[in-house]
Amino acid sequence: MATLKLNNLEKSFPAGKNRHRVLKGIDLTLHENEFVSVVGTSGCGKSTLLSIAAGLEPFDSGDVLVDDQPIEGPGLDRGVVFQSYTLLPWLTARGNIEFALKAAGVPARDCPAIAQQHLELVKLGHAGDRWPGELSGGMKQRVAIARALSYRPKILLMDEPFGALDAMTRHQMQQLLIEIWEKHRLTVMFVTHDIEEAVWLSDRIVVMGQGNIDTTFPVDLPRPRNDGVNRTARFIDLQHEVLSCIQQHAIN
Ligand SMILES: Nc1ncnc2c1ncn2[C@@H]1O[C@H](COP(=O)(O)OP(=O)(O)OP(=O)(O)O)[C@@H](O)[C@H]1O
Repeated sequence: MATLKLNNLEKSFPAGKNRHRVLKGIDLTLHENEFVSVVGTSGCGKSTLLSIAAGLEPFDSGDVLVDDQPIEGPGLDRGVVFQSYTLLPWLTARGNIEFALKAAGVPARDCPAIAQQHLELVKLGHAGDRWPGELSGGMKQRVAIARALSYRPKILLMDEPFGALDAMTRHQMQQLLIEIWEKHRLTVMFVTHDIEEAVWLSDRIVVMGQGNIDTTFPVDLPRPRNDGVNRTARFIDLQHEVLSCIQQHAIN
């Protein structure tokens, strides 16, 4: 288990002769085994924040700390899953996972067994020899999750991972993610546009304004969250509270 701390994080991009300040002193701590969703209007800086936490994007000032140690680029302590399927098309499902494991320095002889174990974790133990082109969107995303988890990161960073999936597949993927999160005691940062998904999955929901954190909503719903929980008054109230907070920024 690990904590992820973002302290006074500043990020700007060049914009003509000036700079566009995209993150304005973000302070956010994800505690061990906490599931935190980040929501907000389009362009508010969610993906930039996640990419910085992943070590994929440089930042201007502030700190990004995993277990109080500053990060130096991408690391094996953090797994990343994006919306678009990032599988290498010339490798099978198993080959994609083995590729990541080898890149992480895992001895080649250990890779097939670890890959198979993680394919089974995402319920694709039977599909390891299939090529990405032969997999459905949900299956591709399950391989991407298996790959991100294969080198045993303590933190999982997910940027709209289910955004391209149909409603039924999306729901199945949410269930699977929660199962994995509970089993592996991961700390999760989850960027989404889907407020119901955020309430369903999270311990906390962080609503971003333009480059800042507006409000944090603790999700005080009991776990495990069964199918009926999304019809409870508290679930529906939370959805409305988060939505109206986001909408303030869409209007202003
Ligand atoms: N490489 C870049 N160069 C310049 N500007 C960028 C770059 N990446 C992002 N931006 C700008 O930074 C701002 C935040 O972008 P970001 O993708 O983080 O927002 P977001 O909240 O994830 O949006 P969405 O919900 O639409 O994915 C936007 O104004 C965007 O145009």
